[in-house]
Amino acid sequence: MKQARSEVQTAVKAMLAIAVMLFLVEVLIMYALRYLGFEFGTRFTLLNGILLAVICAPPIYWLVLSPIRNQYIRRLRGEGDDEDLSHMAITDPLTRIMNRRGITVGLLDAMAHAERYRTPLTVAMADIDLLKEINASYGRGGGDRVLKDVAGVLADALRMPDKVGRYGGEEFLIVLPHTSLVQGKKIVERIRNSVSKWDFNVGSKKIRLTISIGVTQYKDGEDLEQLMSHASKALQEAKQGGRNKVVASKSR
Ligand SMILES: Nc1nc2c(ncn2[C@@H]2O[C@H](COP(=O)(O)OP(=O)(O)OP(=O)(O)O)[C@@H](O)[C@H]2O)c(=O)[nH]1
Repeated sequence: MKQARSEVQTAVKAMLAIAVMLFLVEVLIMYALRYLGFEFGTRFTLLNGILLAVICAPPIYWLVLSPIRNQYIRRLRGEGDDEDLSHMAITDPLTRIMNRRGITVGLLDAMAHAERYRTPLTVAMADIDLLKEINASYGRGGGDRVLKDVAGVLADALRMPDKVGRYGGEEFLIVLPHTSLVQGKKIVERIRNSVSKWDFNVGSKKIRLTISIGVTQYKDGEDLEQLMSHASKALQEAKQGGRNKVVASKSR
């Protein structure tokens, strides 16, 4: 209660200060205009000025000052910093999706869940085809733009609780909980197909590109390294098979 009252007092004081400042600015403008030869009644103008200052002060306070003040208070209290930092620690700065650390934690969670509740889990490794050539043709900036947009297409194509993260330079890891290999293959095939039909902007040009995907299903008792190695092998097969392909790891 006491805190709410002091908040109201602060707001009223700030609004009064804004109103006074606005009024002073208006008076200055009025004298400047008069100096330039414009003529108007002083009393009428002063009344208008007060009215305008009183009307404008509350929105200026609520829209501009109050958010800045709240943010300042949050920073002072150290609130939000931890959240921001932990978010930054698991986010890839280029693509804004999870980085390797973030998606690995997500995958470990999904593995634990699958093992505990005996639900299927499918994992896919997607890799942009011939990114080196895109870099060579359009510069590293062009390659970066493509990476960012591919990440966007992948993220848009997935639904909760699926996850995607940038696992390496041009590699993306896709985690599909509650999904069998047969279902997972269909999902990643749909993703591969939509990437291949997407027009990617590079500078003023639009280009087409493809991705290759290796997909595998988690088996109880498997560790992260084993699971990732199956996904990587399947991806290598997709590359060797001519790229723009989905290859599922052989039944194990
Ligand atoms: N622009 C950009 N390029 C990257 C980034 N990370 C990795 N690369 C590039 O990705 C390319 C990967 O080259 P390769 O492994 O030969 O693969 P590729 O050219 O995509 O060919 P395949 O994977 O065999 O289809 C290299 O040229 C890297 O420099 C990045 O963050 N930005």
